[in-house]
Formats: sequence, C-alpha cells, structure tokens
Amino acid sequence: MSAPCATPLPGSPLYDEAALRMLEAAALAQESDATGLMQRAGQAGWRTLLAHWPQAQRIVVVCGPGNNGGDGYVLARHAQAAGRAVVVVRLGTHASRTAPAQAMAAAFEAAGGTVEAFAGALPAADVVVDALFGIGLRQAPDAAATALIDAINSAGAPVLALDVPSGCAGDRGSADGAAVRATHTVQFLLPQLGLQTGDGPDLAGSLSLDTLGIDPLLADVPPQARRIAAADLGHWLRPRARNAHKGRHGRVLCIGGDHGTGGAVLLAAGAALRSGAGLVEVATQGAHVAPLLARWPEAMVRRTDSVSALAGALEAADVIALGPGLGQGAWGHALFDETVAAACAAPTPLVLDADALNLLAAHPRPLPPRTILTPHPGEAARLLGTTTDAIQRDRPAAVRELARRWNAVVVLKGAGSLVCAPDALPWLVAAGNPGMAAGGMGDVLTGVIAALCAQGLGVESAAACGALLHAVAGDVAASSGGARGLSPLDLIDALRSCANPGAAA
Ligand SMILES: NC(=O)C1=CN([C@@H]2O[C@H](COP(=O)(O)OP(=O)(O)OC[C@H]3O[C@@H](n4cnc5c(N)ncnc54)[C@H](O)[C@@H]3O)[C@@H](O)[C@H]2O)[C@@H](O)CC1
Ligand SMILES: Nc1ncnc2c1ncn2[C@@H]1O[C@H](COP(=O)(O)OP(=O)(O)O)[C@@H](O)[C@H]1O
Ligand SMILES: [K+]
Repeated sequence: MSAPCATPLPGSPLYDEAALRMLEAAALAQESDATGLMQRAGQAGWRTLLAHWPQAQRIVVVCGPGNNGGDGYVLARHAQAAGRAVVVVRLGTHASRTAPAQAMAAAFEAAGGTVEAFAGALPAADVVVDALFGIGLRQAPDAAATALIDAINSAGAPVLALDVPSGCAGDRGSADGAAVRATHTVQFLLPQLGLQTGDGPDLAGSLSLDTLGIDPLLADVPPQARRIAAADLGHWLRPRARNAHKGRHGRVLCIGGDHGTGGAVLLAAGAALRSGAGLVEVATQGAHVAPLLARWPEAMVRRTDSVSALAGALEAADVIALGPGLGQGAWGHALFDETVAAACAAPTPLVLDADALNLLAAHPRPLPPRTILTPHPGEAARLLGTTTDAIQRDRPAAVRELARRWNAVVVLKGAGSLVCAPDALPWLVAAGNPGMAAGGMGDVLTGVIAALCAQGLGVESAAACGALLHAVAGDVAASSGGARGLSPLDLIDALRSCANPGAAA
C-alpha cells in the first residue's frame, strides 16, 4: 500500500431530517405552485411502481394525513389515469391536514377516484403503496395507525414506501412502535442515513432516490454521514510499491485467547495476515501455540502464560490488537492493564475488541491517542452505561457519543456498521450481510483493522477501510453458497482478493 490519496473524500453523503427540511424549504421557496414538489414526488412514486411492478393492476394506496399522504394521492391519480384499478385507503379519522395534500386528495376524487376510510382490512392488491407517514412522524404511531400498518404488512402484496417506510425514523434507523416493512422505498430529495443502518434496511427494502429535480446544493445542507461501498476500497488500498519490503507493512501484535477461546485470536491473526500485515505476532496461552502455528506457520507465536512474557513484544509492535478471546479473568485483566499502559507510553496504535471493551467499561481509563474501539451494540451499551436497545434506537447518535466519550475512533458493528472519529462525520459501511451474524466475525474485523494500521493508514482510515474491507469480503464469501452458515474462515479466504482492488483475479 502506498500513501493514501488526500482528496476527494470517498463515498457519498447521507442526510438527516433536519437537512431534508432545510432543502425542502429552499426548494418550496422557488416553486410557483405550492403543490409542485408533491406532484413530482407522486409522479416519481408512480414511475418507481411501474419500473418494479409493470403488470400490477390492483393498486391500493394507503394515505396518511400529512404531505406523505399527499404524495400518495398524486400517485393514485396517475395510476388511475393509466387504467389501473386504484383504491385509496386513508387513516379512518384523519382527513388530509395540509393544504397541498388536501388539494391532491380533492384532485384524485374529482378524477373519479375511490377513497375509503380504513375499516380493518385492505382491499386485495397486486401492490400496496405506503403513503401513511413520511419524515413528519412524531413518536410511535397511535392505535389506529398501528392497525393500518399491521394491515399493510399482512396484505400479502409487495409494498412500495414513499420517502420512508411509515413508522421508521429516517435519520435513526429504528422504529419506536409499529413500522411498515417495505419491499422498496423511493426516497425523495436526499438519501437518508437511517434507512441504511440498524432496522432501516429491513424496513425499507431496496432503495432508490428521486431528487424531484432539486439540486442538493440549492441549500447548504450538512450531511449526517458518508456512505462507503465496495468501489471505495481503492481510495485507501493502493497498489504496493514495487520496491516494498516487509518492514514497510508493519508488525501487528495480537493479544488474546484465554483457555477455551483460543480460536478468537487465531482468527484475528489470520485476518491480519490476509489483509497484508508485514509481520504478525500472537501472544496467547501456551496451550494455543501449537494449533496456531499449525494453522498459520507464517505467524510468530509467543507463549504468554503470564504478563511478563509480553516483555519486548509490546515495544516491538507497530500496532496492537487486544481482546479476541481475552476473557475477563485474572490473566486477561493483567494483560489488559499492561498493554493499555504500554500503548499509552509509546504511544502505539491500539485496537480494542471483545473482552478488552468489557474490561474498559468496567475499569475506565484514558486511552492512547490512536485507539480504535470495535464494539457490537451490546459492548457499546456497556461502554456508554446504557442498554442495547437504546444503542440500536439511534445508532448514529450512539457512535458519535462513543467516540466523544472515549476520545477514540469507534466502529459500531452490525447491519450498516458506523465508523466515527471524535467530532468527525461518521462513515456508513454499505456492505455486509446477515451471514456475518456468527461467532468469530468480529475477531476477523479486529485483525483486518490492525493490519491496515500497520500498513500506514491513520486510525480513522484504518477503521473505515477495515470495516468496509471486512464487510465486502463477507459479501464475496456469501456470494457463493449464501449467507447462512458463513464461517469467519470463509471471510478470511476472501480478504486477499478484496484487499487488492483493481488487481487481476
Ligand atoms: N413539504 C413538501 O413540500 C413536500 C413533502 N413531501 C412529503 O411530505 C412528507 C412529510 O410531510 P409532513 O411533514 O406533512 O409529515 P407526514 O406526512 O410524514 O406526517 C405528518 C402527519 O402525521 C401525523 N402524525 C405524526 N405523528 C403521528 C403519530 N405518532 N401517530 C399518528 N399520526 C401522527 C401528524 O399529525 C401529521 O398530520 C415527506 O416525507 C414527503 O413524503 C413531498 O411531497 C415533497 C414535498
Ligand atoms: N446482519 C448483519 N449485517 C452486516 N454485518 C453484520 C451483521 N451481523 C453482524 N455483522 C458483522 O459481523 C461482525 C460480528 O462481530 P461480533 O458481534 O463482534 O462477533 P464476534 O464477537 O462473535 O466475533 C461485525 O463486523 C458486524 O458488523
Ligand atoms: K411512507
């Protein structure tokens, strides 16, 4: 790997509700017709429906009381004009409340459209359009709205959501109550972060964006995150210099593997090797030395039955990965204390995972200036003294808070992993699959990130690129054979081809 290029930033911006509202206001100020944007949103919805389900004849459009419902009435009018059998079902007690939505409801009815109040069941449909709530939802849907959401989800037809799946917070990736599970969501104006992390992807289904003809630069709207995907790996993973030697690619020290969890540090070491570290040393319990060497003969393995055996290794390392299989017993605790102190003194980049994070939460202390934490939501909850549900309720806020609280780069793992340096814009990793929800996958990530640090990436770049490389390798591994039953070893096998983007296969 040669020096990373400086500009431009990889990936593309994602936004929150506040940004959407700012752009919407700027766009509305330019419109001569107050319904102009809504007309274009409804048209975009109809185009999307046609592109996905061109044969659909029976279309049920569920309209809520706000402007999202207004978009639905526009779609319904276009579908009816195209000769489809359309029924609008509106939330029982709620008529449209905004002037543009009222105008669009009236236009649909004037064109002979049928509007029914929801009375417990939806008419049979080839496609259901969810125009119940958009970004205006406040708190969990009430009882009437919940019943309608349940009816959409049990209609037995594909669901097209307009802007967001109703009930889902577009900037958080979670729902406080009932939420629509869409087949496809067409977002309007700007792409929303929350549809790509946590529960967002399961609720939104596949995603598209229609900007409604509005240039995002019309208003100076700040992004909430940057989205990185497989094509962005080349930004960080440049071809190596022809004159490279192993000393240029760093020495990784992996520490962990108490009795009973020796496989974790073995996986971390293998991942570091396959991600291009120059040298990999492992400090682990004596019982694990032989199996580790049998699996990775290129690793150096140090019998570390007590902390004194670490002498020399901590100083020699260019980056230390601490935690896989470490445990929280006396052995793990002593190694944790010694390693964090040494990394602070040197200071050496430090990647903390698994029980190193649990020990940190239980025994807080200042961390070295170049530290990366890789918590899953449960570990993140311990690090913030909260619950896993609270973390998952607002993953973007959680990753920012973790980075600030621990003054470290944080990878908040899970569907749509988020990576954040203190006071920086988070990265959203748009790769990975549920096959990776299996023991040992996090240990692989630790090794990948440590290897990228060792090869000269700064901690934020190593964490973002590492989380992306890990997820892309997971997708490559799952592409042959599927997600279920994926093993961390499959992922390690896939790392090398992904770590050399642009190279001939
Ligand atoms: N403002 C505009 O000009 C445009 C808005 N657009 C659409 O408008 C949407 C936003 O519209 P709104 O701001 O009107 O909001 P929504 O249509 O998302 O929802 C707000 C309505 O839902 C009700 N509501 C909120 N929380 C509720 C709860 N927990 N239980 C039951 N009812 C609840 C509110 O009282 C209000 O009537 C966007 O997502 C997009 O689809 C698009 O038409 C583009 C143009
Ligand atoms: N549903 C999912 N979609 C995408 N990635 C996932 C999913 N579930 C888990 N992962 C990824 O797999 C890894 C699991 O890590 P972790 O929970 O620490 O596992 P372990 O501790 O068993 O090694 C993380 O990188 C996480 O982001
Ligand atoms: K919706």
